[in-house]
Amino acid sequence: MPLEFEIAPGRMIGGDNPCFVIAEIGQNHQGDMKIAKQMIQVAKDAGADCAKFQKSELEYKFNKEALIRPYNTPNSWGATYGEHKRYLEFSHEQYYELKAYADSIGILMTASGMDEKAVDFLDELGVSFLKVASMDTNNLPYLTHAAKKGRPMVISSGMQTLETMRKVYEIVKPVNNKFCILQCTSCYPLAPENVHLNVIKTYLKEFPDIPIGYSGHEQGLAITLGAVAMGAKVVERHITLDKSWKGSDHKASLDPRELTELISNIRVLEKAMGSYDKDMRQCEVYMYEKLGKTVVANTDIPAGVPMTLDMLTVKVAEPKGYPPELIDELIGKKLKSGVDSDESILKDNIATYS
Ligand SMILES: CC(=O)N[C@H](C=O)[C@@H](O)[C@H](O)[C@H](O)COP(=O)(O)O
Ligand SMILES: C=C(OP(=O)(O)O)C(=O)O
Repeated sequence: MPLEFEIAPGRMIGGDNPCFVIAEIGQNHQGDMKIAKQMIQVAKDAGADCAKFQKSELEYKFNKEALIRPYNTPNSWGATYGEHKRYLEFSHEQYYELKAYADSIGILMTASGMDEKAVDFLDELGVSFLKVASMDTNNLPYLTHAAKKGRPMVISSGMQTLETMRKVYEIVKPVNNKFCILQCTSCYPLAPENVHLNVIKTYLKEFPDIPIGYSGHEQGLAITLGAVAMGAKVVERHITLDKSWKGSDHKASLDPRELTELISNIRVLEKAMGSYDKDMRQCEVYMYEKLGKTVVANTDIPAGVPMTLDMLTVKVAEPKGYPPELIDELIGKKLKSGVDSDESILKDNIATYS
């Protein structure tokens, strides 16, 4: 199976393709369409590949008791959790408007469909790929339902175990092979010791034929850049217009300047990843010529005398001569013509040098 696939028309992910960056607006729009559009623009301006929302059909995502439970926190937009979520939920018409806006400015837009009805709606809306949010990753009927839409899938893995992720892979793979898995820890904000970037290595080993990515809820840029250096091919971060705003996710979000910086640093990092082979690079030749060291005589060495290590030393020398990493091979060999102390040992002056 190929390690790459087309997540949106003309945009491949995985393999050597650039890391796909999802700017997660989530519910940081405060229920306000104007802010939501501004945030799509921020994602576009920063160079993100996609702006993302969270779509729920509340009666399908929550049971009645969950909707009427009191939600009395500084981040709540209603007395019950249902009222709070309803306040933050955009209607279908508003989603069409947001999608048209994203299309008009030239950025992909999608959402995590947080229940099967929401997935049906996103499919109708024509998003290019479906995001599976962490709390649906172990929702096996949902996974099959979403996979059957035939759209590429980005599946997050907060709150899950490796055993569950193996199951997810086995369920999705035969139905829809265009999917990737993101390492994620569902804490807001996420402390560094809870990130576990090494899970990316575990996933790369466990699931070698799909792209692996990272969905981060930490503060700052370093950890996400580390994830990219470890092989994350999709990265998702929350964004906000103001970290001090009311809402559960603002503090774990990037502001527009940070998002721009993250993406430009990802692009630098990608250039820097380079080859798996270690070799002297063309750009190092100048330095090698100037300061690369050479074997030189530590004493006068007459022709025909077998050399010992104490007759040799290593210096920056003119002319450049025998490479120091092969100094052991000179032991016991003879020179064709004698050299004075401090002179370079040249390869073609070694009697038995082949
Ligand atoms: C696990 C999950 O859904 N996580 C989402 C994505 O990261 C979050 O944005 C939540 O929707 C948000 O933290 C919920 O906050 P409240 O409960 O205040 O609406
Ligand atoms: C909860 C979400 O993301 P994650 O699981 O990656 O944190 C989401 O996409 O709505």
